[in-house]
Amino acid sequence: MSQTDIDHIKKIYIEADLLYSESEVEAAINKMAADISAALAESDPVIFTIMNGGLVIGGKLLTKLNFPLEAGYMHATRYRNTTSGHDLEWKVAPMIDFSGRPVLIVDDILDEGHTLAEIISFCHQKGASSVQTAVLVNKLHDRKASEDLKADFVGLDVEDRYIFGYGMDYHGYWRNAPGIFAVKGK
Ligand SMILES: O=P(O)(O)OC[C@H]1O[C@H](OP(=O)(O)OP(=O)(O)O)[C@H](O)[C@@H]1O
Ligand SMILES: Nc1nc2[nH]cnc2c(=O)[nH]1
Repeated sequence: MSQTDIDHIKKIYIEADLLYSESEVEAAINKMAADISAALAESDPVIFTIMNGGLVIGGKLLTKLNFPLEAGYMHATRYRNTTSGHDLEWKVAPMIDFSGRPVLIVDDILDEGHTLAEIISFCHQKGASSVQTAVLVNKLHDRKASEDLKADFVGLDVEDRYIFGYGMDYHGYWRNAPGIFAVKGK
């Protein structure tokens, strides 16, 4: 990246609005972990993180789930480091056989939900006994892929703006931002 581009990336962070501080996000993750544990501790689930955005929430959740489970990942992308969605592109299919077992999908954000809807349907097709979903943030608007599309476990609701931090990127950057931020003017 050129210096001008890096300067733009730095400016995005400096000018962004902080929606949730690190401590607020961590409290929400603790609550998600408690709810997931109460629901899944006895069911020998397979937990798949959706890369890349799920990287932070997947890792943060896993060590708080103190029961037997297998963990893996799938990589699918719809935004491809841009700020608008396209068709879902599969990059890496899951490597753990989950047929006959409960599956929990973990992702950073439920926006329009095309990504989660496609992954849920893929897991059912491959024989999961049940499919549940956990997202760090749910974006509030009326453009969901279907009216009844909701995640089973949600950390925080966010307004209808372009969000980054805690795994969520702005043009590939700031997945490492320690809080949940909205891009100025977007
Ligand atoms: O609800 P939707 O409108 O389908 O959008 C949500 C998806 O978008 C992001 O992934 P992205 O395609 O940007 O890839 P990434 O995980 O590599 O950032 C995010 O991680 C979700 O998977
Ligand atoms: N980083 C990021 N990824 C998304 N994917 C779908 N919506 C968003 C968003 O608001 N931010």
